Amino acid sequence: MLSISNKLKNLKLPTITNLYNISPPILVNNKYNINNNNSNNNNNNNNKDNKYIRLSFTNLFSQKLCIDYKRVNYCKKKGGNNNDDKSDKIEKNEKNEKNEKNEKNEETEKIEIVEKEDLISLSKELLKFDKASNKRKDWPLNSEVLIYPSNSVNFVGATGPISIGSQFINRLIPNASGKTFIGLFLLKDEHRNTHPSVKSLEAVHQVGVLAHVTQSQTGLFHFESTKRVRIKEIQNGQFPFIATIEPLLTNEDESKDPKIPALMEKINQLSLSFQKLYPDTYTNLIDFKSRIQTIDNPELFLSAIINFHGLNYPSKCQEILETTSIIKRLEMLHEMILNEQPLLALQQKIAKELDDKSKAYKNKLLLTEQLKLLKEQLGNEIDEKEKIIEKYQNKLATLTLIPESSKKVIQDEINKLSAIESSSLEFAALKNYVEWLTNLPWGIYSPDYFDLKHSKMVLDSDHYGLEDIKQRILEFISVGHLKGTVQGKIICFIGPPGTGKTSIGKSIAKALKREFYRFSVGGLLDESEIKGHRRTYIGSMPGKIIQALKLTQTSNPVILIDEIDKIGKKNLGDPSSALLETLDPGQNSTFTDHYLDTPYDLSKILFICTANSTQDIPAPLFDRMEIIRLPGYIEEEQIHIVKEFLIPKTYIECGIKLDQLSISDDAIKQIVKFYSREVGIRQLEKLIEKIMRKTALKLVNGTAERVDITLDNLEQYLGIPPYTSDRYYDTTPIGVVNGLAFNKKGGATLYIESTAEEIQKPLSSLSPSPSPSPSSPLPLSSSSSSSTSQNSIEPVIKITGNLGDVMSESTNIAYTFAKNFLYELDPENKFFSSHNIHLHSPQGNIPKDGPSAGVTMATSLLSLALNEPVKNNLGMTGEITITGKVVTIGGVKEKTIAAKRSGLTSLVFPINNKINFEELPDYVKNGIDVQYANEYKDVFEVAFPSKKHLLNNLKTF
Ligand SMILES: Nc1ncnc2c1ncn2[C@@H]1O[C@H](COP(=O)(O)OP(=O)(O)OP(=O)(O)O)[C@@H](O)[C@H]1O
Repeated sequence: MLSISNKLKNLKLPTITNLYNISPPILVNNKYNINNNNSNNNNNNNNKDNKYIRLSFTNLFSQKLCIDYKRVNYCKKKGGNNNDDKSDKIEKNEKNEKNEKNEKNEETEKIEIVEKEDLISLSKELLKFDKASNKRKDWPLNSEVLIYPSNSVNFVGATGPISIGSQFINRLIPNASGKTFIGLFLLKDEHRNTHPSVKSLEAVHQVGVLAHVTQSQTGLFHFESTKRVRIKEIQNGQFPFIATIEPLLTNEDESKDPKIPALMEKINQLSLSFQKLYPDTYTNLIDFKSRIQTIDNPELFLSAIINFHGLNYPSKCQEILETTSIIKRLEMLHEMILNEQPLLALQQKIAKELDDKSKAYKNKLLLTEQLKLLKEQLGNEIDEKEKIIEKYQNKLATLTLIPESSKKVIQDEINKLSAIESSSLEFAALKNYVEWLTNLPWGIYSPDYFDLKHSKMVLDSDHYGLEDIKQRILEFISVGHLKGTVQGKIICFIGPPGTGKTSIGKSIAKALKREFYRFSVGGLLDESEIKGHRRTYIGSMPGKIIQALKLTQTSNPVILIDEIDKIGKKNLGDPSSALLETLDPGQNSTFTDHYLDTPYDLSKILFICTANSTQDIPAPLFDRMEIIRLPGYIEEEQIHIVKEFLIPKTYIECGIKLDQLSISDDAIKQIVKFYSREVGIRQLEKLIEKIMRKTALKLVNGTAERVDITLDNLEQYLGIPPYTSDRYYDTTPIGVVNGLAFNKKGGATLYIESTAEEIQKPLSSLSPSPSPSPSSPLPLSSSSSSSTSQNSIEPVIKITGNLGDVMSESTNIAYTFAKNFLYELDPENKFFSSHNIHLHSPQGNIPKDGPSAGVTMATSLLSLALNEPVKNNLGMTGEITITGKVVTIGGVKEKTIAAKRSGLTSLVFPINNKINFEELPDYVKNGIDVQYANEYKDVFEVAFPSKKHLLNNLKTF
């Protein structure tokens, strides 16, 4: 920035008018002094010679400037001196200045002496100070002011800060009393709020206010509007404009008009009422009662009211400013205030709404803060909740193979978690639900593995025998290999308990290298066990299938469902149809567990079911299954299994070393033969475990270092054998025949025993002819009905042994058939007419039923009638019709195994069961002499070889 001295060096002062436009400027303000060296010759224009006119100014920055007429010296004096009008003082100052310059050459600097002809004209201009207006303290020098374009209207009395740029400051001239003025004029609409420098005075309204400008100690400028003025004439051609102004006339006649105070009062009341009505708007600032109500000058009042209401309508305010009549102006103001009301109301409404919103926002902030505090105090609890949510979010992010719909379900549930109080029951339930959802193996599958060698090795190492079963399984795996999937198949193993159904299922999973899960549906009454409980129930959880998936962490495990034949019938929902829905390949790709409530694809699961018999498997399920039967084991097989599988397995399970225990072959045989009568292995397993436990005790308590189990000491470990033999008789007596039965526990031999009691008074009526015929029905007696007395005319048959309805009917049929058959075989034989008969099947505690004992019962009765025992070691099975036809039966394999176990060597099967027998593995068939019967006479021929010749007497049979 140029120093003052440098500025002054460049100074050109052609006229005082131009003085204002010179740049860089001389700052002139505050005080001026006209000094004439000759005090008697004041301001004489013509006196050019020795007359000095010295102007001395202190500008707004308190810098003192001196201008000497004719010889002009520009001086800068630091610390600015307040000059007064007295010339001697000025001279003194001048002297001081000179002295100081001479002495210090610094403090008072007489910068330069400029002599210019033009400066004469300056003195001329200065003479204009004599003008009347220039003598007015409240009026600018020569009525010239800088025009300050303003964006708002200022009224008389308005005060406030004003921003004055350097281009204005440079041109501000103080008047005779040292006051500096500026003219505030409203910019016309099109120029408002544009750049402050305007190109012509046309940009502003012609009426404005004269404002007195002062500078505060802090350097800020303030204005105070003093008069309404009108622009008269422009004095320069560029911004900032200087113009001469004239005061705006007021209507002097009005000054005493009572309307003025009345109007003022009216406006006061209105303002007060507004202040009350809209307290939010008039929060202010201005103390109305003491500051405004007391103003009696209407001009000042007008300005104060406008300020009070904050009325900022430039055009309307300009109109008021330009209006001559004060009454009119007050009226216009009143109207303007009235027009404010709707606006204020709206404003108030908006303010209230904003306030409400801000309150709500503040409340939210407050609550958030409170929550933060709570979090700090409760610490763990809330952190825990966030941790839980984060855990589930992370878990969900890892489920990349989950279907989108399920993912959305989980995401929604996680979102819900954050909105629920963590201590609530609802939170716990929802958390449990999300836990389930996020812990399922969505889209995770064990890779398919269909290696036949591996499968065979697994099956062989886990199971003895069962060759046909293993073969079926290998075929099944081969199909999987070709198809690439075992999807859509449900295997069902049917067989007596302990025959290895479950363990074969496990081996299949091992062979396919898949996870394995087993559960039983025996006695299951509630479908929710399979399909899950609905989430509305407390403690609800998914069904077994979903539990299996969570546990195995794959979506294609092998799931073994045990005892499907024992599944409960319709109770709570229908468990069997829920099972069907689960297993059915046509439906299970969109299986929806009640608890999960979102579909899960079960189609890749390999389901294996087990049952003891096909009889009770729900038909729709049965239709969809591939049935594989495990009939049970013969003694030899059981011995092998005990030796090669059970003993080594239980050694390990009980922690006994091989050299600490031995079980002799004879002992094993004894165990199989006389300690268990099952066709499975379970009972044998328990017996072996019992031996191991006892051995372990001996080894641990030190009573033995090694145990050898032989026939001699077996009883010490297992007690007395519960069964001596399956057979009650080494040689079957008369009336006793070995039948073959088949139930859920497998096959069994079943004795049919008959005894006779002669009737004391034989009835002649029983003779074959002429009356009655042997086919006439005879009274039948069961154990429950009282037996007919010995004196009864008609013979009776009594049956015992817990026989069911079908078997009782069979007895009746067999009895009728036997009488008729005997009548043709040996008409002389009156046995049936002279004897009451008792037919019994031992093991009365076991209920027995079915038609397949028909031939056995008939044979038993005929043995009695012929007084001939049946062939030794003979067993038979077959339903008999009343005319002697032998009808197909079931369970050939089981019956054969049971027969072998009982040491039977000759068997009779219905002819139609020939194929079943022939299909049996050789180790089962070996040692069995089988005969097939189409009619009863075929059975008779085998059972009574010594009576074979009687068959020639038959006419109808
Ligand atoms: N052929 C076999 N070879 C070796 N061990 C066998 C054989 N068959 C069965 N077992 C064994 O017999 C025991 C009982 O078998 P498992 O539990 O599989 O019978 P199950 O038919 O499923 O019986 P349930 O009908 O009562 O469920 C198991 O320890 C099993 O390993």
